[in-house]
Amino acid sequence: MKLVVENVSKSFDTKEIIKEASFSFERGKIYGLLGRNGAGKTTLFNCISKDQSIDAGSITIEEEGVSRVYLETEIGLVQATPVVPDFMTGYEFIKFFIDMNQHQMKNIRTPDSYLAKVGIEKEDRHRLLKDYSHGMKNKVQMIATMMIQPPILLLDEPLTSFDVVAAHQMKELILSLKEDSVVIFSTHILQLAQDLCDEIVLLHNGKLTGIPADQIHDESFENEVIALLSDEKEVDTDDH
Ligand SMILES: Nc1ncnc2c1ncn2[C@@H]1O[C@H](COP(=O)(O)OP(=O)(O)OP(=O)(O)O)[C@@H](O)[C@H]1O
Repeated sequence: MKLVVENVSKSFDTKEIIKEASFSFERGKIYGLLGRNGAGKTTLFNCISKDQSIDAGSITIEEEGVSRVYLETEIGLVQATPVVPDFMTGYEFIKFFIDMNQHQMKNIRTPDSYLAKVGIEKEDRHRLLKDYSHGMKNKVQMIATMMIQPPILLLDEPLTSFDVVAAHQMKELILSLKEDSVVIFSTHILQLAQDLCDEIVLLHNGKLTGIPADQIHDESFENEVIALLSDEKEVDTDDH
């Protein structure tokens, strides 16, 4: 199974953010999406999740050579800023999420078991989400998305708010899901991308470009990425 982005363009007003970008993301691999601030990573995720429409091109799932449109429920998007209902407790939210999505879940477990998996302590599980820390809200959002095991999992800057132990647990969780899913996460942390990814994809000047897997662990990798993402047009011309 592949997620195929083909000649996708997306503008806001007159500003073209994504310009005829194409890339095929395969199941069983974790992709790290790197790009400069404002490059369009979140926009691309919103287009894949159908939260935003695309102006041109297509995004499809390809199975055994046959392309098809997909449902929004096939995409799990974990946003960089957690979006959880303030008026529910962590326990109530996870229970609600299970009730809503049980038809597409395998091996359903108890809310306590899911919350324990991301390190939400027993004494916190029945507190309102509005009183959770940013990292705790992120954990709840992450497990709510992951427990459905969507075939396409999009993680927008995950792990940045997690403590070292939680980040380690989340990495393990992401790795455990890759066999059955296409996993794409955006990050500015090169080390994280190198640790976790099978492939790195750059979003630069509106285009998607893959960096071959065998180059990710080269000593020169960081300098290569910096060079690729640096815009030579930005050379200071004040002297003229
Ligand atoms: N709803 C919107 N309306 C207008 N412009 C938008 C909208 N959403 C995003 N943009 C613009 O699109 C560009 C890409 O934004 P986006 O958030 O996708 O970048 P990003 O690569 O995720 O950035 P960062 O790494 O800083 O989080 C930016 O110039 C942003 O201002």
